[in-house]
Amino acid sequence: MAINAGADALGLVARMPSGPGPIADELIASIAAMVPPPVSTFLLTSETRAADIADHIGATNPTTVQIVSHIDPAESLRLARLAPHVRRVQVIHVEGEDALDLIPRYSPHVHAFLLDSGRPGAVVPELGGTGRAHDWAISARFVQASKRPVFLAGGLNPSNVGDAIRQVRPYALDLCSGVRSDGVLDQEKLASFVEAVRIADAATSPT
Ligand SMILES: O=C(O)c1ccccc1N[C@@H]1O[C@H](COP(=O)(O)O)[C@@H](O)[C@H]1O
Repeated sequence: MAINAGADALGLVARMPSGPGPIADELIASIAAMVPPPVSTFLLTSETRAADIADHIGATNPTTVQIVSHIDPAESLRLARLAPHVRRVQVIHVEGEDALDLIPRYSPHVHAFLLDSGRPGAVVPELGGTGRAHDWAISARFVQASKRPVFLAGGLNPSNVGDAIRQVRPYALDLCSGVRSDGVLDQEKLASFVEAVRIADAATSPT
């Protein structure tokens, strides 16, 4: 459904401490194997050590790994050496201006950033899929400061995505809760979201 609606990538959520979307690694591997080549497959991993992330990649074979924890940048460097064939996207949970300090720590080792609204330090860590937006003013500053492409995520839905694009000007968008009903992907919400993105894109793209 997401590919038919025009998605460029599918997020495949592996085991997580919380959130609505985890599926088994075996299912992730079989989806990654059948997705047509123009569409990217993003493995969302909560692993934090390079060796464990590389094993997770090996078990599932995605085109891209989305690292949803703020891992030690030394592990980020190690992963770049262990898995140079896979695109690496580092998630930054925007809880305040400190998020900007993380740009130079990860930039040398990753292909892109993804800004989300988790609370990694919560008693039960939230690493995404929260349905909450964060402070887009900080995200806009992050986009301006980063030499790497920046995805925006966190509470995006058909009603707010136009404002998000206008304020933040991200490279791309990622979402989960905002296009689901009763936990399942909702075709109407998906179509409304894609249409809202198309309108905002047309209004903000240089002519
Ligand atoms: O969807 C999940 O269950 C999930 C769990 C843990 C980490 C990430 C998860 N999903 C990703 O979270 C963001 C934003 O989600 P939402 O739109 O705020 O619900 C998105 O990148 C999902 O792929």
